[in-house]
Amino acid sequence: MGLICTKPSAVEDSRESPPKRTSSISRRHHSELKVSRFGSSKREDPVWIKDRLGGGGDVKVMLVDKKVNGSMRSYDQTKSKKIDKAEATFLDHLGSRRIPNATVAEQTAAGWPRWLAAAAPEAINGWIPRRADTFEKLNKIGQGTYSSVYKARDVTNDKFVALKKVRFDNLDPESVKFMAREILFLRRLDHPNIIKLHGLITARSSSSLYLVFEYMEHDLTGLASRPGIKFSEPQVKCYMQQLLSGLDHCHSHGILHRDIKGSNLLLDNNGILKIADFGLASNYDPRHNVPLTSRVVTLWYRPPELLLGASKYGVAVDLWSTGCILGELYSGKPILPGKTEVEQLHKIFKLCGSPSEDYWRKLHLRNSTMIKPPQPYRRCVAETFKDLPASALQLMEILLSLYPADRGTAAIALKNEFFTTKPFPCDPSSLPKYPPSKEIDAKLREEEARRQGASGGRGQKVDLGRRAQPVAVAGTNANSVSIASLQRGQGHSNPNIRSEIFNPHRGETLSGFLVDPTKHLRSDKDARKDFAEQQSMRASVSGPLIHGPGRAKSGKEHNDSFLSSNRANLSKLSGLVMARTAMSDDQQERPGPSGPETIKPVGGFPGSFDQEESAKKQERMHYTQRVASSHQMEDETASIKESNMHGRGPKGNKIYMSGPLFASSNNVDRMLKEHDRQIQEYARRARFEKSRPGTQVTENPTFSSRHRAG
Ligand SMILES: Nc1ncnc2c1ncn2[C@@H]1O[C@H](COP(=O)(O)OP(=O)(O)OP(=O)(O)O)[C@@H](O)[C@H]1O
Repeated sequence: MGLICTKPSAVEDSRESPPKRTSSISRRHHSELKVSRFGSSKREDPVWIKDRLGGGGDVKVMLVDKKVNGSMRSYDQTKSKKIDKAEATFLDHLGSRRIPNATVAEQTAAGWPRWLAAAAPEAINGWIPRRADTFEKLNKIGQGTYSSVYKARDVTNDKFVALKKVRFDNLDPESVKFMAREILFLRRLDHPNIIKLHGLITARSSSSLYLVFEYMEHDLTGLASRPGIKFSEPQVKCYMQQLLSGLDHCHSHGILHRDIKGSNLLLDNNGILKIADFGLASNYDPRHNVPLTSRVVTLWYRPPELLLGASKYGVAVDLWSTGCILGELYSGKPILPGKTEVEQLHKIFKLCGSPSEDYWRKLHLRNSTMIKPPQPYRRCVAETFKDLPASALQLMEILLSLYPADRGTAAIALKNEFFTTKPFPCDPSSLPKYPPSKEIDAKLREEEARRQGASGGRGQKVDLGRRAQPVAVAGTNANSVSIASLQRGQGHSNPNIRSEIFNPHRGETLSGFLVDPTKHLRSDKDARKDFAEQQSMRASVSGPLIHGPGRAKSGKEHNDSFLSSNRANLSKLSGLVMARTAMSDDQQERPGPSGPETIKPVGGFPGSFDQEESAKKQERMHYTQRVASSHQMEDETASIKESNMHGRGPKGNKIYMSGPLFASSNNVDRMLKEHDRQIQEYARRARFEKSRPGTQVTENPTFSSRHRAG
């Protein structure tokens, strides 16, 4: 399933850069591309032209329709209005539209695979695919639920990029369309605090797709989990300001992110934060409050209204997650790490107080009365975070409001005194430079520590899902671990990394890309050396870390080993990512009888927080049923099937991702089968893990992807 490059080299440099100017085409120099005749035998068929702007480096690709008196139809990204409209149309009518054959022909002529042109032409409108052999694929830097992310070098300009290989089923147009939403959202957004999509790698005969992004050295999860790193107050403000600016841009463009969490907040070495991963994003129009799925946002960052099944929501969901990030940046650990949806709600109500009667009514949460906490909780955000600076606490109180409307907007939050009082947010460029750190590094550290525990200190168990403890990882750097293992050519804890680099015959992942393993090693090592040198040079520049106050721990929290034993863990590490689903749009399109209003709670579900423990047990018992019913709900809305994820949380405790609190009725047989398949898959993985010397069964078995795509 490698990437086969079929386009002539003339296309290579006519990539994605939109021209800065929009002067008349006739004044510019343009040349016809050889690619123009692909898939077309007729002279009058449209042809692609490459338009060089004023002899400069900027290149624009257009389609010339010779049939219409030689007029030009521009596929220029800068004409955003036109494209926005097309994108909006696309998103509004997913699946309900026939793509004109001419469009498919044009796009396949430009080098796109037919499955993509036929299912999601707007996503690739005006772009030409990049060729795989113009990239040198380096190491794996991220593993998402729906993707693998690699560092690579763009050989055309000698820059590092991140290649995100997205998982979907190219034979299923719905799956392709759903995947393409991420591309459309990314193309619509243009802001310094939002990750930039530079292009796409695929080819006409390819069945896979890579998204080409600017390369970011860190994600917030990876960075915060590095032993010894603590953020200063101006630094926290700097990150928060950037996060809110990026969010404000999304929201003002009618896009909800719906998966704000540390591992989706990327940082470069200049301290710039960019919001990434728009795979769960959705269109949002405050004037037409169409129903959306509540099954979004990673559990720990999910607002109460979503946990309670709200289907009409807006920007406030992202603001709640932002409030969680704020607390986490100060306290160095997730502030609401629930293991189940019930526990998550319980934690929220314990911290933010139980909602008034008014709450359920206002949010139209009719069914939720069954899970109202029996005794009222008092809001205790201020007490819990009493060590936080007053302005931080005040912003947190707002962002963690139970009433979505009280959270305000990102624009309002940016004017909060948190940002306007001293110490002010620092300039990103003044932030310390850190060695590359990713969430995946943290996972590697955990694995390495676990291995060391297994081989050396017997009984020194390192729990899965924990961020590495300094004692457990002394002297261990995930990157150095990788390199050492690679140099030995053996025993790397992450089989993907090893095989990506050393197994050029593994066509699936490497085919089409330039490969030079020795170079990879050298360049990684050199990068580290460079970094060390930079660090010693920068020592006086980076300044001391002024540590923000730690979070005060109540006695209760001390008893809560889950909370007290962990360092920063901003992550989806426990498989807590809500499944991606096209349901939002399905619901938007079809709010009919199977919509959220009619979704019924599954029988036997807990009705009281007092029964939390038994609730968990019951939830386990009802797991199969709920998997079934949640799947059914999506089936009913003709959506992409979700992955059901089991995982292990901190301390190795199993996480039950069992679908929403409210689910619809069953289609049990089929779903039981799927469940069986998942169990078998888990057992298979467990056997595999066990068979590897010195390993425990640790990884989260993430069973399926969108549409079980390969
Ligand atoms: N542009 C980038 N530069 C560097 N690293 C990146 C980049 N994009 C993604 N990554 C890394 O890859 C990880 C996974 O990427 P991403 O979140 O986009 O994938 P996903 O499959 O959508 O994940 P999720 O399971 O959160 O939905 C990120 O947490 C990050 O560490």
